[in-house]
Amino acid sequence: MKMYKALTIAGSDSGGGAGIQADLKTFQELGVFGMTAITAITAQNTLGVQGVYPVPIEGISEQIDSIGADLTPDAVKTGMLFNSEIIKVVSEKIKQYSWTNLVVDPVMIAKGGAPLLQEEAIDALKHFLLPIATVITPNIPEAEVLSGQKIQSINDRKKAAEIIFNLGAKNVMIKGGHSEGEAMIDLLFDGNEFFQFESKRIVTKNTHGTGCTFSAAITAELAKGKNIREAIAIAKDFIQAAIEDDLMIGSGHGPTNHWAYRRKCAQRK
Ligand SMILES: Nc1ncnc2c1ncn2[C@@H]1O[C@H](COP(=O)(O)OP(=O)(O)O)[C@@H](O)[C@H]1O
Ligand SMILES: Cc1ncc(COP(=O)(O)O)c(N)n1
Repeated sequence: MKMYKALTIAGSDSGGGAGIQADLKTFQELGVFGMTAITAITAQNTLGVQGVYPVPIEGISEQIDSIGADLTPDAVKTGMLFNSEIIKVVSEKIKQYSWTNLVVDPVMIAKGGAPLLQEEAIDALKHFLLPIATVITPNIPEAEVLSGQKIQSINDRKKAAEIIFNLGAKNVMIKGGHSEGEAMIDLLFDGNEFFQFESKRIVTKNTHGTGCTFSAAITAELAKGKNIREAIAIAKDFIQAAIEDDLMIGSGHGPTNHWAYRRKCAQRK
């Protein structure tokens, strides 16, 4: 049996809802073998982030080298990268191993407001990581930072997507979680056309790790050989199920339910 492999280079969330933990659960549910290079350890739960401990730079490059020496991934995603030094080493290593299918989730701020990327790192993100990204998946505030544009309407999102595309990412997916209205629209720009992925907005406070889960699902599907539009369509279906069928864990912003998609697929049969 051919086993596809995906690597996540991201931060650890002790609460299990976001970061590396969300990525691995998503890879597993989508039938892809998950591997990790941890960039930072966070002490975190559904109430917020209590501490951030970046992994020493040698420890990050060595984790990536261990994978590069033995286990070539079919797709790679980046999540929390915390500072410019980490961004530089991660992009150098991805280039060194010529890994393709790179999903960049430009994680900047946790739902509770804690910074997961230092401000000094924004330039490094634009300069080193965007040019090698197959797709970048900012939420609206992240797209505002990357494009320098205020985003209110879908047209504003389109303009921001064009600006971010011109920074070098092959595809730009601006997510709609931070917008308003009944429809939840995620917007993709591939350099030629815009595509909208639409679902019904679910009213819930349990959205911890939605961005991580969504980008991990895109990564898993790219690893299996899907094209970007197919991968996003499945990821959207996956995250919708995971938010809809929530778990009610913790007393703050609870995690999504990574098992829900499996159940949704079984019910469709
Ligand atoms: N309340 C919601 N109902 C349905 N889908 C949602 C909801 N909130 C977020 N999503 C979906 O979750 C994914 C992550 O979006 P978003 O919350 O914007 O990212 P982030 O976690 O990076 O802030 C997107 O596909 C978005 O459409
Ligand atoms: C370690 C880590 N990485 C990323 C996020 C962002 O989570 P979200 O997917 O809710 O934006 C997080 N809270 N913690």
